[in-house]
Amino acid sequence: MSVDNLLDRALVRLDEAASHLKIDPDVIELLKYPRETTKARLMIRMDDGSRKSFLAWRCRYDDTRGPTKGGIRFHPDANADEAETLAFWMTFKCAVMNLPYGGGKGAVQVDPRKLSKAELERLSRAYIRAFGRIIGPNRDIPAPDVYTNSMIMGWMADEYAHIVGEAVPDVITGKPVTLGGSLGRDDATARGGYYLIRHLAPELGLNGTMRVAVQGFGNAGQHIASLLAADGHKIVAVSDSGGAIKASDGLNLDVLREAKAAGKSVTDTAGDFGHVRCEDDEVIGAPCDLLVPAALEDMIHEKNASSVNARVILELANGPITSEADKLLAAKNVIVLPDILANAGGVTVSYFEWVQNRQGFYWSLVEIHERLRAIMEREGREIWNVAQQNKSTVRAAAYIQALKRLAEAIEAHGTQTYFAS
Ligand SMILES: NC(=O)c1ccc[n+]([C@@H]2O[C@H](COP(=O)([O-])OP(=O)(O)OC[C@H]3O[C@@H](n4cnc5c(N)ncnc54)[C@H](O)[C@@H]3O)[C@@H](O)[C@H]2O)c1
Repeated sequence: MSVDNLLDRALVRLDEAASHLKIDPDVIELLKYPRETTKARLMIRMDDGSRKSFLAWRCRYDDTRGPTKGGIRFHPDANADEAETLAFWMTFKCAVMNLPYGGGKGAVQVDPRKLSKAELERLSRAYIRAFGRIIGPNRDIPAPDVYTNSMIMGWMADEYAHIVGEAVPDVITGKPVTLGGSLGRDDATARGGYYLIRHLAPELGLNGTMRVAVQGFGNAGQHIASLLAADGHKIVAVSDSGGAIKASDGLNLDVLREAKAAGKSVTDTAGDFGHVRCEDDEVIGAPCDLLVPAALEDMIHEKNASSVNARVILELANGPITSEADKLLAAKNVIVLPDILANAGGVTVSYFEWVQNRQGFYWSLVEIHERLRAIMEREGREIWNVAQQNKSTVRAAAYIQALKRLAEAIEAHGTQTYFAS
């Protein structure tokens, strides 16, 4: 087994969870491999008249609990292994939240910042032409992920409608509100994590004003910083792909948001409001109560994990901590609220969007927030209790809880234990 393979490393968590449960070997055999991964080459015409092709994938990992669900990532380093791993995590995330979905994921190997708006639209529509037969409102439902947004989802839903000859808003979530998107989707991922932290604060020992460091200042990172700052907590360090910035008395979020809206890096604010440029890893090692990784995978690893100074880590990014780093953090008694729970607010509000599209009746923002809060608190509390009962990390507890639900669904179809008896 190659250790360089992201999916193999993710599967270690499955084996760990299985060791706490008595489940049929069929369950593990089914969950070890994605159901299907389709690869395509998207051909589009560039603005200068030339043709260019981009590699793209859609993975449906497991659909035992319902249609597969997962975002589409546009990134220059995207690859099949990453898409399959993200789809595996989605399978467990949907089970953690008890949503009636399996897990899927899509990706295009592209740097979208190098495309014009018209080229980006052509690429998004080409993705749906290539994968239109795989996705569907009862089969596989995409959503946004890194470097994709609501406008791209709107183009994709429109292309799908052209292919099937009718509007099918529930084929894709994260659409603009005016095209059937849900209120509250924009900050749903961060808001879910925020409700979780607020609910478990006494157990986590997070009392009073917190000092918070945020790695990645995109959708998830900016929203969590805003939600926590609104409650009086101090954001002391943030980073993006351009570098990192810190201020021990708290960063000025308005200035940071303005810089990002103008297409700049957070580092462009250095020199203003006490903002000081620092090394990327200083965000990981910032003296703080709460560290929020909200960028990409494997950002906290063997080499920087021991520098973590936070009491709690809220994983808004998918897979930001390697399993080696997990062990080092556990030894330091750092509590990690794992991605498949901490960032599940996004898929939960995506689920609300799908439900609203199907029923043709839309909820208010207050209703969305209330439903999200209730689910995050219920599932968060349950996983916290599983961790206490098993004397395990919260991550192990989340995997145990999800695997239990997946196993029940797989066993309901009959397994070796049933057929051989
Ligand atoms: N947006 C959602 O609804 C959602 C839901 C679940 C999980 N996530 C996960 O959250 C993470 C971030 O997603 P997003 O939607 O906020 O993406 P985004 O594209 O809006 O933001 C990503 C941010 O990470 C920064 N970044 C990239 N490389 C970096 C590096 N080396 N160091 C520091 N910062 C770096 C980018 O500059 C950007 O600010 C991803 O792991 C994604 O899978 C997002």
